[in-house]
Amino acid sequence: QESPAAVTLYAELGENAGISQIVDHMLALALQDTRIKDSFRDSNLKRLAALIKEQFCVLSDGPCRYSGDGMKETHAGLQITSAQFNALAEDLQIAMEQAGIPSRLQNRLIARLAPMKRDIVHIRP
Ligand code: HEM
Repeated sequence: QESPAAVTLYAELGENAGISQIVDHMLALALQDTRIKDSFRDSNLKRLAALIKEQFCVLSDGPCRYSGDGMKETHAGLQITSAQFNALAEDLQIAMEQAGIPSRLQNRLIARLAPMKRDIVHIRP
């Protein structure tokens, strides 16, 4: 029996508590990750964590509203490379793995983030 519409990715990730744990762990890994940690030097980490949680909730069809700024404007001055984008995705995957999220679900969240790459990665002029 299948009911694909019944269960949201949000529910499968463990709702707010699950997403909150994953995002906190992802950011903790990012802040230790020599490939990307310098990018967060001047960031308000509490605000960043709260906004990424909102965004992951929306992306996974949860009952939330994203209240932050757009991805293009936010990341415009940060000169983020494709390799750095992939590094954060890798940290997210590790966080989900350690939270016991099955790879099928990990891939579903990553797939929903992938289209944002074009707004986040800095294209050299
Ligand atoms: C799919 C990948 C990503 C998502 C979903 C994402 C999401 C977000 C969100 C929601 C914000 C807050 C926006 C606001 O302040 O209103 C933000 C800010 C920020 N992001 Fe990303 N981001 C991604 C990739 C990256 C990468 C790869 C880096 C650096 C390596 C990065 C560095 C930052 C920094 C430094 C800020 C904070 C700016 C500040 O507080 O001044 N992000 N991001």
